[in-house]
Amino acid sequence: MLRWLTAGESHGQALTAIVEGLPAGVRVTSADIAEDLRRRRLGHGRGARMKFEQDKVTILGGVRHGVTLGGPVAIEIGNTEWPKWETVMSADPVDAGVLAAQARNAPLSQPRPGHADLVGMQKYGFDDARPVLERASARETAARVALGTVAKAFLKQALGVDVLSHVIALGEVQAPDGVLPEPGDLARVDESPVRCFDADASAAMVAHIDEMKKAGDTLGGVVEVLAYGLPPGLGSHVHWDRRLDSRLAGILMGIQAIKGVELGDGFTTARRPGSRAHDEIDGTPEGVRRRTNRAGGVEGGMTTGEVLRVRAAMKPISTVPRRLDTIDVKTGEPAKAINQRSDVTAVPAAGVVAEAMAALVLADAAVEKFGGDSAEETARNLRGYLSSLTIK
Ligand SMILES: Cc1cc2nc3c(=O)[nH]c(=O)nc-3n(C[C@H](O)[C@H](O)[C@H](O)COP(=O)(O)O)c2cc1C
Ligand SMILES: C=C(O[C@@H]1CC(C(=O)O)=C[C@@H](OP(=O)(O)O)[C@H]1O)C(=O)O
Repeated sequence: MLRWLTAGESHGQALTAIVEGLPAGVRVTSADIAEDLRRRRLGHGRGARMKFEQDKVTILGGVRHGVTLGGPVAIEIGNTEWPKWETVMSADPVDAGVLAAQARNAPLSQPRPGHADLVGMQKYGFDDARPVLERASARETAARVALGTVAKAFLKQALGVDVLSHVIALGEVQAPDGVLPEPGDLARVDESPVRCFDADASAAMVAHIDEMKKAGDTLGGVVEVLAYGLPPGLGSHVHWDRRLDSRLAGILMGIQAIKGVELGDGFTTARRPGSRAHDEIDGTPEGVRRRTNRAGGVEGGMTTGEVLRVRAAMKPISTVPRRLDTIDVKTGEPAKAINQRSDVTAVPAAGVVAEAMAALVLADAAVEKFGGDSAEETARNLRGYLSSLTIK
């Protein structure tokens, strides 16, 4: 079983991430993690902070000379903006006079619609949104992406599995359906300013973002995660919480601003008759094959061996420059939500986060099915399983 945790605040000293349960022998370096973090920072429509916030990666434990040791892997991502926030976000008590002199520390009493601010203040008993928003912020996804790098390295090395993502809708611009990037296409996806594989759709998405930026508005969209090379049988039909689809949906919904998840053709399948909804089966000289992959590579909560396709829908960025209506909780009077800076959209970054989250679930399911204290042992167990399949 894999376990993972993150800690840290958006403007705190650092984010910390730990993953426990991965085998020894997985090759991963801080440069690999830094590269995925770089991918997460990019994307047309990202705000000012992504231009100056660098992610300072340190692997604190679990890896020696670029290889995992089998114990918990601990990763720190330093916030380079920390010096400006050292007083406001200090873990230790700060003199009230010193705090009062900090403009950044002024209580945020006007909760921003679409954020955790209002309900978080109610639930935790704060009259300031700062203690809520610092942890609710998607800055935390940097820590998740770092964990995903380790999971992806394990999946690639032990199972030959590639996990990637791309943007299929940004606001009202939709990429053409059906053309899927393959592992070799990832560099091309990443080259698109919106991580969209289709060049025309990519250009239209960029224009749409520019238009919304001018209008002082924000956008959401849809990302798709693909995993190539999965064996049949990860996950299980026997209990709801062992189903791979349930685990994928849960982890993707756990990303800030994700409001919908679908496996394969998902919601479209619901509108089709059964004769056009499922994947018919053929016997071929190479073995059993499904004619289509409408299910997105999961049937009965288990991987089928087809390409895994899972989509996540992101709501538009909540901090809308046009400033949405709210109230001041101190006075109860109407107010406008603050907007100092914000992303116009972060859908391309959300794809990188979704890829990392899906990789953690797949790595967990792989460890559960194949075990192994070393990546080599996992690979050997996979080979034994594949060669012993009675239906190939
Ligand atoms: C990668 C990423 C970047 C984000 N950047 C911003 C941002 O700059 N401004 C903003 O208001 N929301 C941003 N969000 C979304 C908020 O974090 C999210 O709307 C908020 O936490 C509430 O969403 P929830 O209701 O799903 O928790 C971002 C989300 C992600 C995944
Ligand atoms: C810092 C990141 O994203 C942040 C996520 C975020 C939010 O509300 O979720 C709001 C913005 O932060 P700030 O309010 O400080 O400008 C984004 O920049 C990041 O992704 O690394």
